[in-house]
Amino acid sequence: MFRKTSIISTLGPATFSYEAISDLIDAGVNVFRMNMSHAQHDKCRELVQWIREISENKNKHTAILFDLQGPSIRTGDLEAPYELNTGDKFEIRRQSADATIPFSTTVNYEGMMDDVEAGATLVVDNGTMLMRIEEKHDDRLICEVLTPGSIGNRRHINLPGTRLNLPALTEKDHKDLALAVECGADYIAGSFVRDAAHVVELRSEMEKLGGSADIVSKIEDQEAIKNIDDIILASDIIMIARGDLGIEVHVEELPIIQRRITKRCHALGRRVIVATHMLESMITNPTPTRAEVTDVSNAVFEEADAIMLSGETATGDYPTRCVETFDRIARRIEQSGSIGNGALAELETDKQKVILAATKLVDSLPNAELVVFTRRGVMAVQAALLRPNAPIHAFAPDAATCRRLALGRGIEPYTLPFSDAPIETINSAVDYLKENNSIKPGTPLVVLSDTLNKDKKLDSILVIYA
Ligand SMILES: Nc1ncnc2c1ncn2[C@@H]1O[C@H](COP(=O)(O)OP(=O)(O)O)[C@@H](O)[C@H]1O
Ligand SMILES: C=C(OP(=O)(O)O)C(=O)O
Repeated sequence: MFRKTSIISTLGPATFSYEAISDLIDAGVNVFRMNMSHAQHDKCRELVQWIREISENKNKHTAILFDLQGPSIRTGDLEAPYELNTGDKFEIRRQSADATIPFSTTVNYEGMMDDVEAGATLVVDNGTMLMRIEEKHDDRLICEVLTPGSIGNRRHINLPGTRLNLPALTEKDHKDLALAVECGADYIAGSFVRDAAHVVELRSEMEKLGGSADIVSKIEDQEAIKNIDDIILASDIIMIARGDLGIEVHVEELPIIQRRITKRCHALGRRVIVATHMLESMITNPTPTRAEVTDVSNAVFEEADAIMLSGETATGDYPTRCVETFDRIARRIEQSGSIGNGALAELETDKQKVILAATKLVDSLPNAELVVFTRRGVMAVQAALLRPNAPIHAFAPDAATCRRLALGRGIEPYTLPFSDAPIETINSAVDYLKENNSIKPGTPLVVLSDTLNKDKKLDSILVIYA
């Protein structure tokens, strides 16, 4: 049986090769993430071409997620990392200003000096360092280092509780969005999404450029949590971006927030990703800590659609082992049962209720599996959101739809041309599954389809035996 939980892997210098990408796909990656805070455009173009080529050769539907930087503050590039000690002075300056002290870096947000006050605490690099602003000038801030650490390129700065006057989509985001559309991104993520309007703007800008990716909203601060239902409804997928979220809220709230958001996603019918620090120690170690294994297990138990690797595969020493570790934990936990959030789904349409009936039927027949025919992917995603125990084999006529199903719990996507005679399509699908050893002969199959009548779509449920 295939793994239900999808695996997302961030690409970075540790995995910028044809072989590394091929190994990651073999180990089980379903979606590759380009973090646009770091990625160069030409590099992205090359990586996308490699991913498409390798996936096609392996007959896999590996998808690509472009993660926009959004309204966040990042330090500039340095020739070499600074090693900072407690009490050192650190300067953060506008691009146009010259350094006035030895430890100095630029910042991507010119308005930062206007938004902050002296005395405020800065959290640098997802919480690895703290600094206090001592002096505020028009073009620079002088900070005192409160906790020692190393600072490299494009480190993230958080100002918990401070609202930045950055737009939802920055100039950089617009350029990166155009690249994402040019590259045929399957998913596009907005960072620091604060309200539904942000999601609507991102989707409409993407559509103006001709894109049709699924929109992922990254939940990273208190304001997003306040507006969570509206954001979920405006999005296709939610990412619980725990790196920033864990700084913007008290860290002990994080597990509660994670559980609440996954439940709301299940209730409102949207997919959900749990991200960041899942196997952080494996950046330098070949095995995970027990706490990390338990954290990954928890996300799988909570029925996340996907779990994500960031630094672990972007800069870590053991990228493939991290994916193998995710794979092993996910498969084991999926066998042992899960939270049962499918029951929370709030269903409104007749179509949703037909899908519910099919998921109940398939789980009531011993060893049965679900086969879904889906043109845009909606039917398969909705079936997955009801979290049946049975695996979902989803057939779609085009590869782009299959890639948008790569991120969905319990879905295995396949391309198949749909014939005018629906029964022929069903027979070809079953033959394909048997030939590929995806199902055993005789397996009961619950077939969910809307292809039964050419002129008029009819939602139907059939039971057949492979
Ligand atoms: N495309 C890239 N080019 C260079 N370095 C990258 C790239 N993507 C990621 N990285 C590196 O991997 C680290 C971890 O990735 P990620 O967690 O996505 O970034 P961050 O925590 O900075 O948002 C980054 O801090 C950066 O140093
Ligand atoms: C996924 C996250 O975003 P980024 O890596 O862009 O900081 C996060 O903050 O958890």
